[in-house]
Amino acid sequence: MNKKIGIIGAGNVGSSLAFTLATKAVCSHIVIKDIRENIVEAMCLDISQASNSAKSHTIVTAAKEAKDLKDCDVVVITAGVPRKPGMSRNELLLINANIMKSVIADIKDNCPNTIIIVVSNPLDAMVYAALKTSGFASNKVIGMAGILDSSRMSHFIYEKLGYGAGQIQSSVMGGHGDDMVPLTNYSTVAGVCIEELLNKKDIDDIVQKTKNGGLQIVKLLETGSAYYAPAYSTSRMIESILNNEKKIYPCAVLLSGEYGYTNIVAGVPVMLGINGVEKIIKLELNEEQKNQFDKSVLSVKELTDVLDKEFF
Ligand SMILES: NC(=O)C1=CN([C@@H]2O[C@H](COP(=O)(O)OP(=O)(O)OC[C@H]3O[C@@H](n4cnc5c(N)ncnc54)[C@H](O)[C@@H]3O)[C@@H](O)[C@H]2O)C=CC1
Ligand SMILES: O=C([O-])CC(=O)C(=O)O
Repeated sequence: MNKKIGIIGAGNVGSSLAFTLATKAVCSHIVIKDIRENIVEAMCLDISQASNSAKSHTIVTAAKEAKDLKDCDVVVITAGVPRKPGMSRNELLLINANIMKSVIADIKDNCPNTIIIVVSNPLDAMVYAALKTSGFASNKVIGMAGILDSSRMSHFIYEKLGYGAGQIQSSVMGGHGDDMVPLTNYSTVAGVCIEELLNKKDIDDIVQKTKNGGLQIVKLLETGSAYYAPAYSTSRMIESILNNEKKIYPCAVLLSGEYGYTNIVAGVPVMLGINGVEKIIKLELNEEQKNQFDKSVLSVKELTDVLDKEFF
């Protein structure tokens, strides 16, 4: 497909994403930008060679300067610091907001019509920072987290059941933090709700494991955070956008009245097509889920209030 993807930040997530997109031949050109120029050069060679091995037409090049981002259809921002054991994602707020500011300036100058996918943490606040500093329309700035959190939930459902791999559909809403809202009544195995297959204790355990999914990997890795599932989840968002698939995924977007909130970024199910976010889907939440969603939104708002006061 004759499309160009920019990836800013060639660390663990950025490189895994470039590898996935190139070997799946999702686009014709991937351009990668990072402040670590030698790393980017090595990565471009390595992934280009993998692309040839996969008989993919995707070419992968290093952005020597910001203008190499020109004509990108989608730019993914993974630039930023990951947390280490003992840290919460929120502690990355100001350091990553500063990185976001410089990256957005490059995007605005060189591909002002692109769609931005934000991956850097704390995710919802970084989407807000990208929106405010770019001035882009809200359909064009989208955060990746809900697909990842849902994939984690599916994995933990499989662990409990011991069957159904590949047939599990999970749904997680809210901010990408400790207060995220796994929706057990919207989670199914081959169409059967997990509430019919598992007892309450097992379901509560799945919910807790999902919320801690990122932390579990941070503790084991010791040097950074997860990257294969984050990269793969991002690739699915890109495919839906480039191919105009109109698939529905939970993504972090700016709300304008949906779910009762305005000027707040939170994870909700959205339809992704050639225009980015083409529709926000309204799910019926029960009282408890509404309360949990409100709490999660409040946690995001605490961070964006800091950005509003100290950053913009
Ligand atoms: N939304 C989500 O679900 C997830 C978010 N993350 C977040 O994504 C970010 C990246 O994670 P990793 O790739 O594991 O980190 P990493 O440390 O491996 O890579 C980050 C890269 O950003 C680069 N960078 C820093 N400042 C830059 C700038 N101004 N311009 C271009 N590149 C710059 C660094 O040189 C480094 O190569 C972190 O903030 C992490 O917390 C990670 C996993 C999941
Ligand atoms: O846990 C982290 O810091 C990285 C992340 O957001 C995730 O893997 O969910």
